[in-house]
Amino acid sequence: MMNNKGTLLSARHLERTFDKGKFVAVHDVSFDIRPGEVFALVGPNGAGKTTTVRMCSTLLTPTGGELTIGGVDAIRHPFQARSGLGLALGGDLGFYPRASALDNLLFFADVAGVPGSRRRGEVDQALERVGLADRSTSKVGEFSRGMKQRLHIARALLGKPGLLLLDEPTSGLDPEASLSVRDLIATLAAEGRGILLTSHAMDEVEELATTIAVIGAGSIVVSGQVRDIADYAGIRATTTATLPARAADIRDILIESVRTLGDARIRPKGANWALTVHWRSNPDAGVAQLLTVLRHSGFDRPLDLLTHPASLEDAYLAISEGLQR
Ligand SMILES: Nc1ncnc2c1ncn2[C@@H]1O[C@H](COP(=O)(O)OP(=O)(O)OP(=O)(O)O)[C@@H](O)[C@H]1O
Repeated sequence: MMNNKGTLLSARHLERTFDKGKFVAVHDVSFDIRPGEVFALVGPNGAGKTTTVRMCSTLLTPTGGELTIGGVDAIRHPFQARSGLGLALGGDLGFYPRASALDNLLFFADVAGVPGSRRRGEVDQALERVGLADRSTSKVGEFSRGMKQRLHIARALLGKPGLLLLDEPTSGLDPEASLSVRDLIATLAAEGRGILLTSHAMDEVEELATTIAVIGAGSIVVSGQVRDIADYAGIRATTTATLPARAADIRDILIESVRTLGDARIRPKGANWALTVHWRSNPDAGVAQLLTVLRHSGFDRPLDLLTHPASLEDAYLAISEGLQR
C-alpha cells in the first residue's frame, strides 16, 4: 500500500527534469515521513536536495513519480495537500522587511488559510514557539540571520501542519543561534510533527535525524541510520590523535603501516599534526599496530588518542567524491 496509515508524506520514484527533459535534477527518489520522524537529506551542492524539498512542498511539480501528503495526492491536488505542510526555505527573502514580525506572520497566516478569529492567537503562539514573542513588533529588516531563520520556522508552523519542510535551517548561523534552531527542531519533532530536513552540517543531522538519506547526482545512494551510511562507506570506526610537528617525518610510514586495515590521513593542525584513521573493521588490531609504529618511531602514546564508532561526517567524507555529478 502506498500511503500507510499515519504516514505524513510518501514519495515514490520522484523525478524532476529541467531543460525539456535534458537535465535530470532528481531521479527515482522514494521515502516516507511519519509523525515524530526527522528525515534528513544530505549531499553535495547541486545534488537535488532543494529540488526534492520544493517538490514535496508542491511549489514544483514532479515530472515523474508519486507524492502523497496527509493522504492527499499532492500532484493532482497540490492546494489541498499544501494545508498539511509548512515550508521554511530560509534565507533573507520571504518577508516584508519594513513590516513587523507580527504583521508579516498575520499576513502569512491569512495566506495559509487560518480563519480570522484564530489568526492572532496562532501568530502569537508561533512567535512564542520560536522565541521571538518579545520582538514581535520589531521590523523584520532589523532581524539577525538567526532571528529570520526562526521566523521562517514560525511561518511554517502557521495553520498547524503535521509536516514541516526545513531547507538548510541553520545555514549561515553562528554556533549559538544554530544550537537554538536545532533545539527547536528537536522539540517540534518530539511533539509529533514529521520533518524533512536538508543540511550540510553532519553533526546536526546525526543529532536530529531518525533517518538519513545521502543523495548524489539526483538519486539516493544510501539511506538509514548513521551505521548504515558507515557500512556503505566501509568504515567501522575512526581513531583521531594529535601528533607533534616532527611526526611529519613518519607520515608515509604511518599511513603505510595501517593500509591493510584502514585509511590514515595526516593533516596540519595548528603547530601540530592531526592523525585520522578510518578503520574498515574492528579497530583493535589497527590501533595496537598504530601505537607500535608510533613507539618505534620515538613517539609516546598521544595523549588525545580516541577511537569512536564512525560518525556521519566520517562516512559522508569517505563517499563524498563519488556523489558528485
Ligand atoms: N529551475 C531550474 N532550472 C534548471 N536547473 C535547475 C533548476 N533548479 C535546480 N536546477 C538544477 O538541479 C540540480 C539540483 O539543484 P538543487 O538546488 O536541488 O541542489 P541542492 O542539493 O539543493 O544543492 P545545494 O546544496 O547547493 O543547495 C542543480 O544542478 C541545479 O542547477
